[in-house]
Amino acid sequence: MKYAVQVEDLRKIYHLKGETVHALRGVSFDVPEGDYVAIMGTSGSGKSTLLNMLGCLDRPSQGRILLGGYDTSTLSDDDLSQMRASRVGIIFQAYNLIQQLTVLENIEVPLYYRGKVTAEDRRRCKELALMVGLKGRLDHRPMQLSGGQQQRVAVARSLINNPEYILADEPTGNLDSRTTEEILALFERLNNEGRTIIIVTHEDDVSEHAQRVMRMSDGQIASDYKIENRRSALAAAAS
Ligand SMILES: Nc1ncnc2c1ncn2[C@@H]1O[C@H](COP(=O)(O)OP(=O)(O)OP(=O)(O)O)[C@@H](O)[C@H]1O
Repeated sequence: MKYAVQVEDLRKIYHLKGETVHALRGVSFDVPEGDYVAIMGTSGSGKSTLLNMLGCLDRPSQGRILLGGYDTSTLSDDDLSQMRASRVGIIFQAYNLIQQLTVLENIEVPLYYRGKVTAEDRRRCKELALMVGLKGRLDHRPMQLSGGQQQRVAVARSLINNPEYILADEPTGNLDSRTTEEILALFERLNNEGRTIIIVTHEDDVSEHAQRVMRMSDGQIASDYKIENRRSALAAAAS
């Protein structure tokens, strides 16, 4: 089996004003290519900390993360940034678009880390924009778009480098229920096409679209199950 992500005994300790916080206390799991994982858990359980590590935005105190088989723990800061730009597609709750840039230019941004943007890159940006349903909006700026449309731009941007996996941090947290459904349908389509998706969410409705739910508690993984198993367990409990 090929893995998009392998996490081995991940630990993160924060030192704050003489206090030591064990935010991750030995987290291990694998994400096979094509999986769709929802990470849930109470506030303070370590979800954002884990997300930052998976997105190569921060380093663990101990343990390691392999992306597509590459060990990220041995990389320099520059190489880690390069890894983030080329192998991870990140989507945030707040979209994080650049207001001065058009839809197409925002989708292009991750390519700047790689150097020159080619005509073929531009063609792909347009193709992705159309794929996520932004026809007729390519030259608009973020403030001229609805929240759902802005999140579509962020989804297209996350795909431009053909990443190992898509990491989404509460991607529907700012959206109404109809737009949430639209964005989740987009994720489902990407997953059906073979993309690996890891999504952090507080919402049961959102996690139910995933194939697998991992619950975090106090810096550890408290449970990790496939959705089908949970559905049959609930059905058995109800009968
Ligand atoms: N930079 C930091 N410095 C010190 N402590 C931190 C830092 N970041 C997080 N923590 C602590 O680490 C623990 C885990 O925090 P984290 O933000 O990962 O939780 P979370 O599950 O994402 O919570 P939420 O759902 O509220 O976003 C908490 O006790 C938090 O106070």
